[in-house]
Amino acid sequence: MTDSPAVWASHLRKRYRKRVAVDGVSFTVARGEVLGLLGPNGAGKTSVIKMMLGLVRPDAGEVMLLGRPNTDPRSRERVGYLPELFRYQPWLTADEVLALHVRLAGVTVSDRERRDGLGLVGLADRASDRVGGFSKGMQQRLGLAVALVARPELVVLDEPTSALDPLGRADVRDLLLSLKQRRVAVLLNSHLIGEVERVCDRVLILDRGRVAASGTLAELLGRRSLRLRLTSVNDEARSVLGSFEREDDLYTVDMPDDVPALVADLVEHGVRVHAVEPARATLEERLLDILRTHPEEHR
Ligand SMILES: Nc1ncnc2c1ncn2[C@@H]1O[C@H](COP(=O)(O)OP(=O)(O)OP(=O)(O)O)[C@@H](O)[C@H]1O
Repeated sequence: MTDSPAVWASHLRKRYRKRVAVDGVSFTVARGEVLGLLGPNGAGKTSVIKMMLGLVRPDAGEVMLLGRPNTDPRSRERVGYLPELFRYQPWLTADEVLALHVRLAGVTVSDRERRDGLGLVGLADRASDRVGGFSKGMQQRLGLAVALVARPELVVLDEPTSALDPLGRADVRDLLLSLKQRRVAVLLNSHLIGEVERVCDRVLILDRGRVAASGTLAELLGRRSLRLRLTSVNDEARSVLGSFEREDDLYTVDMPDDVPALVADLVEHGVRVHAVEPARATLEERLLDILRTHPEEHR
């Protein structure tokens, strides 16, 4: 069963009254893979997550979690979940909240592991404080500890950093990378595109309930290119550059195998090289492009 993908979701569909929220969404998350879920408000991301976890019944479609149908309660034993909207019992301490979730998960987790779990999210010194007095960001950190405490093989995080400060966000990025190293699969729903770009292996973009695009970052962002600021460019130098796009003294070429060799060649031909930098569309540019310009083409 450890060979089966962490998530296999096929043709999920959900309608709320007349509104189709999710319309034929299929995807997989491999073991040890971080999949980013992106899309505008109301695209259906949370609905997909809830159907996946059996919290909302789909009108159509199937989901396998860690090799078992998600209708089998055992499929969820090794799944950690941080919901988008969460509220813990304000009268419990952080450690009591963790202990409660360990009990609900039916696993054995030592006191030491629970303490380490709180340490991992920066709450080591707040273990015996009541959650009612926690800030939003601290509650979100606790939510992450809850999602991770039962040693899950799949972690589903719905907007895990919306309330976190920049340092907290960086911590979560490190946390995600360490999960990946331990072959834990992660599904990350986040509006923070930079965050998705930094940690995700693959991205699934939803728009109006459908998959607008999906793939690895390399597939979505295309080839890398090189931007050079050049003056005194003669015909010979132009043939050294090969095919290029030009805007004033800014030349863009496909990324060559050997950048120093290209620069040396240009200099040899009398070109003055003022700046050289790699360039590639950011995920944000690509996302906006997909959602704005060609909404139908990618379906
Ligand atoms: N319980 C519900 N009852 C009625 N409509 C719902 C319900 N849950 C979601 N919807 C509708 O389904 C659509 C998708 O909502 P969903 O919450 O899945 O989007 P989302 O991509 O997660 O959005 P956001 O980025 O704003 O969190 C929306 O039009 C929403 O109004």
